[in-house]
Amino acid sequence: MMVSGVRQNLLMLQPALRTLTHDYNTLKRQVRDFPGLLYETMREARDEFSQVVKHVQDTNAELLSKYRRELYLRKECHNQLVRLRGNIRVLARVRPITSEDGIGAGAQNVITFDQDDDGILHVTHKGKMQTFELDKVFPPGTTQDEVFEEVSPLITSCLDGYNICLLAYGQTGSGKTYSMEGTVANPGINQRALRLLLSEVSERSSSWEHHLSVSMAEIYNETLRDLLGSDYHSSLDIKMAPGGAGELYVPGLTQRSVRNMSDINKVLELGRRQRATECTNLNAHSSRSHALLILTVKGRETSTGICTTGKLYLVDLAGSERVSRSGAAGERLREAQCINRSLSALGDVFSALRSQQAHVPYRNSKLTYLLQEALSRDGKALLLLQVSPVEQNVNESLCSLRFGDRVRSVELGIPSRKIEQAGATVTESSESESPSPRGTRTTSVRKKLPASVRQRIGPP
Ligand SMILES: Nc1ncnc2c1ncn2[C@@H]1O[C@H](COP(=O)(O)OP(=O)(O)OP(=O)(O)O)[C@@H](O)[C@H]1O
Repeated sequence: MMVSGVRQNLLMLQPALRTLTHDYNTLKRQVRDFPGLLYETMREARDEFSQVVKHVQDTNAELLSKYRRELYLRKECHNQLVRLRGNIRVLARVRPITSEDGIGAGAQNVITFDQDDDGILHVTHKGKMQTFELDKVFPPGTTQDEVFEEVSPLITSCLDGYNICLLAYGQTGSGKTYSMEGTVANPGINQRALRLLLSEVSERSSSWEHHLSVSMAEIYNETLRDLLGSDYHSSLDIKMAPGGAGELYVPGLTQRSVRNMSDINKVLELGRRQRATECTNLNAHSSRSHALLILTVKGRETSTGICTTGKLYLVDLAGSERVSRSGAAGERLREAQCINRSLSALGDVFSALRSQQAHVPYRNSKLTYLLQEALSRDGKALLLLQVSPVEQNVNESLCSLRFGDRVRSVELGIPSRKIEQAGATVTESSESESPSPRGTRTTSVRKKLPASVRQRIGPP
């Protein structure tokens, strides 16, 4: 009885055992096949993922290229607008950190740039980032060559009879003199401009005769002095030229003809030496005075007899730091006040032009009075903001950039050049200028009137 019970149980357990064995074998197979399956699934997932990433990358690249194209078009449109407005451009050059900035926290960099837009500059101050938009920004690694390339079209336009000024603006030590004068091994805008003009003059010599002359002057404590003459100490005046054409001139300011590089180097060296001999501390003196290199280009087209006169003012301005920061007193305070006066007069001229006021206060300082022709409707101006990259100068850098922002919104109007035709002086608007500087133009002539009158009657 007992044995038959056990047999019965065994018979009942057999199917369960078979099921278990079958399950075990299935699991064993699955375990064996699992790595392969896992590998296959992972490969498929990876392929799918790669496809998605590639798709995103392609879309990104397309968007980036569209974005760059738009950026380029926007810049082109802006340049077009600037040309139509009458050409006032604001560039910024950020100098590298130097040993004079100190080490450690003192030399902390606060300026960053936009990889895709060379007109954007960011300043980080007290944890906040401020963005400025300019016509062009030169980061610290920019060479003298690259800076000059950007400004050279403006410089050559004085051969066509335009009055132009290029002003280097910024606090003491921000690199104004480096950009304008440069070093012997690596000259700045001044020497390069003269060299370029000479080579352009020689290129155009088959149809034009040009005469290039150079003056060097400085404005110190509202006194204008000649740097190339024999009497540095006499103060020069700015006067209206006889003839009622509204032109300004400086009686007694030496003009030296230059025909080649040797002449240029001699003149620049003479001006530098004159300045150095007349002051005990050239660096301190140069920070507090405006240095001007003035080029006058007279041209005559041999076939038509048309004459042009263009003037180029290259100005290394005095340091723009505020009086409060300089901690000045006595003579230093007077100097600082004079600098502030002329720089704020410059700001006032730009704001009067911006708000299209009938009266532009050119006469409030020697500097603005002298630059009147280049800063008026007939002229072209370029402001080169020099910016220090370090935290300790951030307030001055912000002031300079805000000044540049205000200047950038100025509309000078459409520039015109002065030409003489059949004995009469006329102005020719660049509205009708062909893209090539040497191309033929349709002349829209109007009688030469004093700048103030032309301003009131509006653009030609
Ligand atoms: N782009 C640059 N690359 C290398 N060094 C530079 C650059 N810009 C300025 N420096 C250096 O920084 C220092 C100050 O420059 P710089 O004398 O030109 O300033 P500044 O604005 O003319 O000052 P100041 O108003 O006192 O005349 C100099 O030693 C100069 O060589």
